[in-house]
Amino acid sequence: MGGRPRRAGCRGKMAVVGAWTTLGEPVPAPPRLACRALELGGGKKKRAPWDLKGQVSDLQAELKTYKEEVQQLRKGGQELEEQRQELLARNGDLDRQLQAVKSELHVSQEQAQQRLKEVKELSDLKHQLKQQLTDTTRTNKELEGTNKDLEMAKRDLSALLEAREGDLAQSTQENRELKAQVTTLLQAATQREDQLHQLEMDRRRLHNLVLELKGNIRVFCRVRPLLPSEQEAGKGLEHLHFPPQDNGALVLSRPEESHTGRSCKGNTRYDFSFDRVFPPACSQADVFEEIAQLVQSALDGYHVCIFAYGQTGSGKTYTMEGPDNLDQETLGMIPRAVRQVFQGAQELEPKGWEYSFSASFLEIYNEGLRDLLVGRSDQAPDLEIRRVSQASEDLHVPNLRCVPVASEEEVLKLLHTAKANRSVAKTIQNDRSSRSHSVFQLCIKGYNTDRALRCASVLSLVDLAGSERLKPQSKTERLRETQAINASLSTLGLVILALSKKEPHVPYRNSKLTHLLQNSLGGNSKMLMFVNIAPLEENIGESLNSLRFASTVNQCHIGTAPAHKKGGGGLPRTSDVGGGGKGPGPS
Ligand SMILES: Nc1ncnc2c1ncn2[C@@H]1O[C@H](COP(=O)(O)OP(=O)(O)OP(=O)(O)O)[C@@H](O)[C@H]1O
Repeated sequence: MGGRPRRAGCRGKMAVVGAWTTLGEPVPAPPRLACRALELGGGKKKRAPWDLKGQVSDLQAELKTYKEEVQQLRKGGQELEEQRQELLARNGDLDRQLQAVKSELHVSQEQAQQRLKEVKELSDLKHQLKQQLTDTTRTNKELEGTNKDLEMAKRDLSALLEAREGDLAQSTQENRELKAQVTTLLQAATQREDQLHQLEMDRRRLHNLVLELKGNIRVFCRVRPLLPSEQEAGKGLEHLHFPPQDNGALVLSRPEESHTGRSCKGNTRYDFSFDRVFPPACSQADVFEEIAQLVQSALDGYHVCIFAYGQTGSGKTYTMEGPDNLDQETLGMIPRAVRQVFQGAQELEPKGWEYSFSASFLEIYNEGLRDLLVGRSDQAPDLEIRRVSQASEDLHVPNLRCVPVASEEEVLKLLHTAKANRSVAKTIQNDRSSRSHSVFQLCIKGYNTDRALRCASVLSLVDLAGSERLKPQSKTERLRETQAINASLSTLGLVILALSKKEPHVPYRNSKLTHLLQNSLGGNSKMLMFVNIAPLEENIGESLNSLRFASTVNQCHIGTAPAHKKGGGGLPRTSDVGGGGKGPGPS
């Protein structure tokens, strides 16, 4: 009863015990006794039902076997427990090992991560370096190319340098030769300059000599043409004759009436001779041609005075300034002279001369001086003529506007201003301009610093007041004006006469005009008088009057007078040339 299932259970347990652990280690073998007991029980003969004693003895034997078996099993269980404990301990070890391995693995993983990161970085770096290497290689290649080019260029340059060095050596040699030539040329140039300077000084001297031979005072007669209005009125020029063979002769013929005035006794002939006579057809250019030499003298350092003398309406202003509607053809003597002065100064520049100029323009009316370069002011006091200093004979007009000028245009502007100021006066005071002298003065200063020379002169261009005689019916104001004009004109004549006779006393101070021009008259100064003649027969009386005055002047000969000393001022270490100082030529 119940024996078989127990055996089966024993076999089942043994099967379990005989299995391998998960770790693969062998499990100890189960106890063998129990199985033997079973075999015994199975091998015995079945007892008769009555053999109770035998049956009990079998059962006891079987129990004993079972007990032994249990004993054995217990022992085996213990061993198994021990094994289990052992295995658990081993398992713990293994767990720990596993943990350790795991943590090692984790560390390794982290390290691996780190390594991977580093590998990545290194890979990037490698990539960059590779790129750099590529770039560098490319640059290198380029540089190599450039290097080759440079090498070639260097070779070329070396060749060029060699060639240049050769050239340089040759140039240096040539340079030395050229330097020697330059030195020779410079010496020659200096000699030439000296010669040129000498020639210039000779030219000045000879020019002056020529003018002196012509006479330091000369008279030109100019007869103006008939004005359109006069032509319309049928006026003629029959009483005027210009002998073709003599360009300095003028003949006037006047019908002489009998003392009763009823019959004509015939023509009276008046012969005049001047340095030049300009018939009506002569142009401004023709006239200027004759005075150009005088203007050159002014640049050479000689005072030059050019006067226009004649009755009102005879063409004085036209001759000196030109008509109101001025053009290149009709430019008068003043603008032409100014142009020549500036051109002449420029031409003298290469010869070492530098010039400076200043201009003034005044009018003398009723023996009073008025500046034509400033607007009219009735309150303005008349200008006075004064000595520059006690020690000097030189005169000047304090407060007179003396404008530094550097070009022809600047002077023309001044002439324009003067003209405008004169016309204002003309309107305020009926035709005052005809009854006043206008004096344009250009002060010329020349310096030749290389040769320590200087020259200074004044070019005076004077439009004199109308020279007509006093009419018996003249009113007080006109009477005063005419007296003042006549007095100054006759003083001019007397001064010229006194100078020609070399009289010790020259009455400069008898009129404002001669007083003002004192420095520019006499000595080496050059004087030219235009006697302007109106062509009408009705003017013959005034014309004769003017021509006689001019003839007297023309007969005067003013030679080289002892030079009047120039006053102080100027350049201290320079010498004067020209008429303002010790005569022509360098001192
Ligand atoms: N050579 C000439 N050719 C053409 N016209 C002339 C000439 N000379 C003078 N005239 C003219 O004659 C007129 C009078 O001349 P201008 O005014 O020059 O005389 P003036 O002697 O200066 O007179 P005033 O004493 O009144 O100033 C003007 O109309 C002028 O243009």
